Amino acid sequence: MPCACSAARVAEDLDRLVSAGAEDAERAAEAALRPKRLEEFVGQRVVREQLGLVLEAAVARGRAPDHVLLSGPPGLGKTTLAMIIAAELGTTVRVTSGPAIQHAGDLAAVLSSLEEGEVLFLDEIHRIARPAEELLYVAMEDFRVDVVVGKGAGANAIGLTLPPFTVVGATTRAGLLPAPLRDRFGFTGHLEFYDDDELEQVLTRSARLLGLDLHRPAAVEIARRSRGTPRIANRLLRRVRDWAEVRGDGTLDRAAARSALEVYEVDELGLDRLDRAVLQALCVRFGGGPVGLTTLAVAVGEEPETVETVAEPFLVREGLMGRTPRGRVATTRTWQHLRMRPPENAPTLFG
Ligand SMILES: Nc1ncnc2c1ncn2[C@@H]1O[C@H](COP(=O)(O)OP(=O)(O)OP(=O)(O)O)[C@@H](O)[C@H]1O
Repeated sequence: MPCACSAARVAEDLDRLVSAGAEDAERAAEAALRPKRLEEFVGQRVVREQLGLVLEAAVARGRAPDHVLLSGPPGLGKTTLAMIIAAELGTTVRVTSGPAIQHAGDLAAVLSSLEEGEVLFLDEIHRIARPAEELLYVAMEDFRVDVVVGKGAGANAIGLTLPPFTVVGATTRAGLLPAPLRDRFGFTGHLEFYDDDELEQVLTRSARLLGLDLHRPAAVEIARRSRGTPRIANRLLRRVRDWAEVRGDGTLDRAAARSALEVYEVDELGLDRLDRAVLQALCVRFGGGPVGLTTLAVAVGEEPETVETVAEPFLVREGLMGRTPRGRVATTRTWQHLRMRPPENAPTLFG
């Protein structure tokens, strides 16, 4: 049959395919660098120690541990920890995510196929559809799931007993989880941004795995500009390697790192395009605020959730944005960073 698609549509589809391919490649590169055991996991001392105890106790008892909830901004290691939990328990992991579970039946199918002691990793758990959420409460608490057989008036709910298993939930927005769901996790770990020394360790480890001779000053430079995030550190390492191989002589030194980061528009603080767009909008369009999240997100052409979970946590931590009851505001540091003078009536919040 002839294709009725317009050229623009074909181009759009191609774009999507190409970016999906690029995303797959990034994901594969990421997976190759994941620490496999808790002792290889850099930083997060408190969570590592607490989780280590939970797992060790479960192994000693020969029982599945309590369900684990991991929260924190993207790229800090929630998925990595879920894989590590399964490895430390000597079991396998099933991976799914909130957006993939739109109906209770989707979750029932996953739950009823779990084997004894398995880990069920539920990424973006805050996005599970409501009816599935209730099924999850019961499954987590009583290891039971009701499966509906048949349709309409003849439909029957059959209760299935599940073998013990462990849910590892990950969320960038713990505050959105309803209390009954949150309460069913016996252990909750909040992942914090990494400091520069920890990111340097991540980079040194990644360079070793990739067979790269990363000079220490280059590692320091990349670490400093990685937004406290291992995923970004590893990504920047790959971009610096590209630069060194294509534009340089292959040496991964500080000069190569600085040149590459300039090409990729990563500034001295590690802010990326979205961070800068948010700060620009806050100061230029809204005079330093206060401005509501949704208005700010519309101004930068992003979803409010993206601005709130991806850009804001780091900007707030760096004192580049303040969150007040009346909205987001610029700080003295924001104006300094943008090399702008605040208007007379701008709110005075010190970053
Ligand atoms: N503590 C760590 N030590 C070493 N590498 C780490 C650490 N945490 C994360 N990484 C690296 O960062 C990458 C991203 O981590 P991961 O996918 O676990 O983040 P995430 O929190 O699940 O992100 P998202 O919320 O976007 O799914 C991984 O490939 C891993 O190699």
